[in-house]
Amino acid sequence: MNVLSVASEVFPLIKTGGLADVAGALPIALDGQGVRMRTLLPGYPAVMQQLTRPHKIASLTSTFGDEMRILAAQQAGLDILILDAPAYFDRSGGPYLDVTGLDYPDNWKRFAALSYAACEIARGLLPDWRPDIVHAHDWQAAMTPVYMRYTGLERVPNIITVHNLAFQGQFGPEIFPGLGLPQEAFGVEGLEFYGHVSFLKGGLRTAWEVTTVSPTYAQEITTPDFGMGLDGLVNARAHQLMGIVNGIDTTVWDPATDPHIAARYGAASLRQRGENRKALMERFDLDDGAGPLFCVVSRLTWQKGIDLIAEAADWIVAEGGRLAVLGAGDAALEGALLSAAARHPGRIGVVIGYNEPLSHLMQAGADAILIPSRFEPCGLTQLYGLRYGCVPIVARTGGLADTVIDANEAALTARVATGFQFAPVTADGFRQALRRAFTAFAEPKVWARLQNQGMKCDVSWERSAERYSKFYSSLLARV
Ligand SMILES: Nc1ncnc2c1ncn2[C@@H]1O[C@H](COP(=O)(O)OP(=O)(O)O[C@H]2O[C@H](CO)[C@@H](O)[C@H](O)[C@H]2O)[C@@H](O)[C@H]1O
Repeated sequence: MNVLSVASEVFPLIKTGGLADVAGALPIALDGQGVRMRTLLPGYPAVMQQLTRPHKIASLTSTFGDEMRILAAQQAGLDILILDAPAYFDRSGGPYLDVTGLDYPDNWKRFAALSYAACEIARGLLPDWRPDIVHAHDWQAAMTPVYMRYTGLERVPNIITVHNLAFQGQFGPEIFPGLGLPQEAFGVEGLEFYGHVSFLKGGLRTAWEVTTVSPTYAQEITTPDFGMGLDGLVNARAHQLMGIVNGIDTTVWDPATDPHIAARYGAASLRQRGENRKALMERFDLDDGAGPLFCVVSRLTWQKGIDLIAEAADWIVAEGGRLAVLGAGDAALEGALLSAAARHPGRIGVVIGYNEPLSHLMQAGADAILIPSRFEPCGLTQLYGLRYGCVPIVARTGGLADTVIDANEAALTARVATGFQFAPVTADGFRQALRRAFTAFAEPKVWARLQNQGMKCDVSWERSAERYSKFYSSLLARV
């Protein structure tokens, strides 16, 4: 079965967040399931520079009249299709933001062009390959099913996966004529959303099926609290909405072979973590001490509950804990964390920025990872934590609720606990979970059991890839 995956970022070529991890790992996991997945992504300069022997296999003109080429390459085990369109992607900033951190004003054009190219590939643009199914990810690829619906390709099965309903790709109605779609596409059955053009809404409305990245988030987004204004539409499609929890690439994230950490280890050699802990403390200028070392690896945003971490910082230090934070994002949250570090030299360290190798050392060296997200479609850092013996302390929401087993009395007795959950997501709730973690940490046997139990969890893609594969087959059976 041939599947075209369409994504705006794919690890290891380009990554700003969890979407890249998923788009990079799923094709490899599906390979053993009889699915040949090719991945279409934009030719950003960072991507173009990494390509070895790309070759042009097709060309097309965007709906805005710009020339584009499709290049093919084999990269990091992935079968990559690049949309080489310098007018949209050859720029010096990131995938979505310019060098000053602002959205590119023509993001709508850039990602409409990506989706349009995907649709044309589904129509047969490539000389010797045509997908049986098209799988689009997030708002940046969400126009793919819209183009397919309104250009006569509605019989080709397509899926949209929502990795985060908060990012919707909304633009003013004035952009509509440039999209090259019939007027009817700007209606309630298509892109129109409160008078604006919403790429994600269009995708949710027109895709054959909608999936998201955990069963709990699939249920949550049917409610106004989590639906981000789209809960009505999500509800209308609830019978077609499925939550499949993400896995992780267990070869990239393997403490036994990880090249980015100071000492490699496994469940039977947890003591080796000490070396990583030491290296991490040095990296963050922290003094050694008996209490737990907590870490945070995250976009620094309201979604991730980073304000709760800043609020808990003084208390964590007072209780004898340490905190190492790696992240970038909201300037006010960065400032709050930096001032907590300034108040507590040697106890709190903050690195502002994006650093993939350091994120591995944090999972390998910290005792616990803090993830107090207000909503979390799946979350990957708790899965890395489980695999690395870095105990996750998480809000009970979305995929966090689905993947961490809370260390309540019953779960501890049954020896199934893997971390700490809390709800509601408030400063008090968070502090109670931290308090329980401090207590457990003070009993090395209890803590080691939590680590071991976490390391035993199957966080690989295997089961979920099988679910996607079966899901694809069920779509083909309907053609
Ligand atoms: N400063 C930094 N330096 C290095 N690495 C950093 C970093 N900040 C973050 N990362 C890495 O980026 C990834 C973030 O993963 P998350 O699951 O938190 O996804 P995110 O919220 O971006 O995406 C959305 O999509 C994913 C995928 O479906 C969902 O899991 C998630 O819930 C949803 O919000 C992880 O690999 C993490 O290690």
